[in-house]
Amino acid sequence: MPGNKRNTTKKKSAQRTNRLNTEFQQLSLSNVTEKTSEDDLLPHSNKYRIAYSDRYGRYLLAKRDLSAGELLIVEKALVVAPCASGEPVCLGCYKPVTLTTSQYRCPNCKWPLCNEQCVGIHQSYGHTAYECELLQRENTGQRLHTITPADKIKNLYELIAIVRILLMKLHDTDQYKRIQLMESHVEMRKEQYSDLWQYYEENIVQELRENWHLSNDFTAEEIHIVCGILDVNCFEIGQNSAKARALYPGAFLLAHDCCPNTAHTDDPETYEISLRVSRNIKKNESITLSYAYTLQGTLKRRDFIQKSKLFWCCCQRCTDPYELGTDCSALVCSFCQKGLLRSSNPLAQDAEWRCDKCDFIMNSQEVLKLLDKLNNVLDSIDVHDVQGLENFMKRYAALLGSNHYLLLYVKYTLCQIYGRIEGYLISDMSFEDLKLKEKYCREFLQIADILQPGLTKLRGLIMYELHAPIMMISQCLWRQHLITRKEFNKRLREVTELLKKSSLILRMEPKGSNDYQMSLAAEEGLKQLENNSNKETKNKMK
Ligand SMILES: C[S@@+](CC[C@H](N)C(=O)[O-])C[C@H]1O[C@@H](n2cnc3c(N)ncnc32)[C@H](O)[C@@H]1O
Repeated sequence: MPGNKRNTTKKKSAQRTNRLNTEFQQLSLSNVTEKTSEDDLLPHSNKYRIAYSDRYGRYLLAKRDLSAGELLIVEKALVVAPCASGEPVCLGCYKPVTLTTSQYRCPNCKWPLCNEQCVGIHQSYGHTAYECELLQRENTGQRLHTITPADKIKNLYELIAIVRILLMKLHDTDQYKRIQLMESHVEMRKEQYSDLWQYYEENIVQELRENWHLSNDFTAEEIHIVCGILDVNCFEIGQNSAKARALYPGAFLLAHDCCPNTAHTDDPETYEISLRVSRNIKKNESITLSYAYTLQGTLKRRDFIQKSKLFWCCCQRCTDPYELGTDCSALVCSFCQKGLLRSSNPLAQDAEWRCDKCDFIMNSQEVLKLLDKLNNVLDSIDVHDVQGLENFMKRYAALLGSNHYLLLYVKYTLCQIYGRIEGYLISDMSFEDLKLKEKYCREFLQIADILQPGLTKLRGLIMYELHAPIMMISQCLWRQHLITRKEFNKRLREVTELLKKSSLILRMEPKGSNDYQMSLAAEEGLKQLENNSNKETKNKMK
């Protein structure tokens, strides 16, 4: 694949950024002082310790070498609540609901719930009696069903997490105190982010203190702090169509990196988080996770991190215009149509983008405009619309580098639906379509190997997807005597390897999740392969 072949200049660039990054890490490590008692936040561990640097604040450092797959943290949530995106969900279990009259609603507060048997009713991680009483008192359930603009509905859902934490101040002070140990960046928000501050002041603080009559219980500052804590520390969680956000007592301490060394998953029933080492970590290396979607380009990723977590990421990937060799932000030069455009300085959001073959330059605003436009086009395509997704690939290949993150997203989506939806079931797929699924899976896996290396769910899922077309294609070629026995066996060995790795990775996902189910399917596939091979040996011996 052209985009993945790194020429010497790119290699030099990667080496340069590697060196810079090591120097940066040494610098920040030399600043380390112990500030917080570990016992306040996390139980004692022989795997990590809490360190402090001026740059990261508190963060976790490896106490010893850690191996991929090691479990680091398993803990219960301090609070679980609907996401700030405002999509209507059940207040008990976070599965999608509608705001139509046929939707089941809580008989008291009238907020939609999935049904009267929802497991989250009267649970600390769901719809509690205290919350129900407050929502009922303020008649918010009725309002939710009568207000029209989508942003007002969003505001009401956004308030739930904030209200749940504030109610802890009155009913669960220990839990409230633990949450108060988290960073809110409240001063920075007030002084340097006036738009953000104003948004919360009008939509949350005034709403709760004036319209919800909570001014005697909570000061404006207390509410702003809770808003900040949620923005900075919450995890987006949810399995099997549920979507929620949650705060965890220790996991929030991990520093961010756009190519992290841990992976995490949440239990669909208990919302417990499990954080594992995804690739080997050296003693004294910082333990990191990604606060942003890793399959996004640097310009957008850094912008997201800065707006939500209030810092500019300067990790190795952000520093490198080639994004660790993936080149997943590069655009095709619209002038010479031969070269690729990349940021001349990825750590400066407004740096120009330059072509590597001609003098063409694009300013970063134009790049952002183009990315937003294409993103909107992509958003308008249904994720099951094979034709629509394929057309997007064809249409925008002239603008986007072959590994561009928007194309990667399309490839990933296609890999998942080829073989699964009507008209594209694996047994009905044409040889060409099977080849295409194999190609996209391989291309995607090459990038995932760099951006989410090691034991990560993304790799596990795509390896599972990849095994099927290789198997089908090999059988077809073998039946038609187009490949030798040796070649067929080689391909079977690859299929076996893929299934083994995929099952190893996905077995770490919580039981009851779709991903765990896939690990079982991978194991089943392995058994079948073994049975077939045993049968063949027996036949040969006859
Ligand atoms: C979820 S908190 C992590 C814990 C936090 N350091 C503390 O002391 O509470 C996220 C905050 O940590 C800091 N941080 C985390 N990763 C960072 C990074 N890679 N570069 C700079 N600051 C980082 C930022 O202040 C960010 O808003």
